[in-house]
Amino acid sequence: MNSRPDSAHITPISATGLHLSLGANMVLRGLDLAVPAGAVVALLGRNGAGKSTLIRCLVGLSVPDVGACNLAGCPSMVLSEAVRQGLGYVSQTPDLLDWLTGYEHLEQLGGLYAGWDNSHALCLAALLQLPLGVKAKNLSLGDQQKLSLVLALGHRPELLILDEPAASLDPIARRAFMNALFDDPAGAAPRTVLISSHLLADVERLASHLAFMRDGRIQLFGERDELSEHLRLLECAPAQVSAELSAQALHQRWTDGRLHLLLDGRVSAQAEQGRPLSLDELFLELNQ
Ligand SMILES: Nc1ncnc2c1ncn2[C@@H]1O[C@H](COP(=O)(O)OP(=O)(O)OP(=O)(O)O)[C@@H](O)[C@H]1O
Repeated sequence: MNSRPDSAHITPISATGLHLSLGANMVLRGLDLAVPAGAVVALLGRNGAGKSTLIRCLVGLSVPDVGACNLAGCPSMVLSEAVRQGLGYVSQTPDLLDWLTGYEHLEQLGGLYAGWDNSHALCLAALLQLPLGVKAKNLSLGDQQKLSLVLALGHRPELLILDEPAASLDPIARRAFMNALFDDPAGAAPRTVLISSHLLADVERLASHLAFMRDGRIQLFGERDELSEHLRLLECAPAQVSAELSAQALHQRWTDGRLHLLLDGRVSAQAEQGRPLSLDELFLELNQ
């Protein structure tokens, strides 16, 4: 059975009705997400919104209390070997073997993938200026993150799930990483990507879709260009706000005696009286 994520009719990444409590925290609260094939989705949200928890559920490292998640149509808790072979995953904290050098990581972990392309991995490492001869425990945090990225990309995965992969990279390494991710000279860049990040400028360059997460749910999901075209911020004095307008808002908040309404021009005619928002402003509006 071909359960690789390139099967055209299968949603590569999906979560339905996910609930998960960790200790006393209800971290996921009925989360739904469907990532279309070929999308590069930026998963955005404040600290503690539940992004890593969602990602851990998607790759099968955490079990939701309720709900289902699938990669390439395969339940995350029992990923088939075919799906594993087509998946690249980088966790928030580099997960390396302290006593092995970079070269030894490529040899031992790369060997787990039938499609491992060692010369591709070496090219990526060179691009990122990663010192492969050094033991993982002696690498800086940024270099550990680079090694994790090389390990996640060396088999040219069709599905890539990255949890804040560039948080510890310097600006030059971040740029190199973005190039490595999307300008594969062999034309085999990953087809579908989910990447959690707080680096909004990077996200603006790379994402085709945005998924805003808050309080354990996806608050807003859509194509980046469409969101930018249709979303408007309308600032009103209290007397100007009707119940109907308020009901049309995707999000609203009071600030300095004025109501900020986030409107979608496809739903609300009054959106045209508002103004477009930058990604930073949209993040701020949705999270305050
Ligand atoms: N093992 C645990 N036990 C109890 N609570 C936990 C546990 N792991 C995570 N949490 C809580 O779950 C919530 C979501 O954490 P998560 O790491 O998923 O958020 P995040 O959106 O990835 O945050 P960040 O942007 O800071 O990485 C937080 O409130 C966190 O304290």
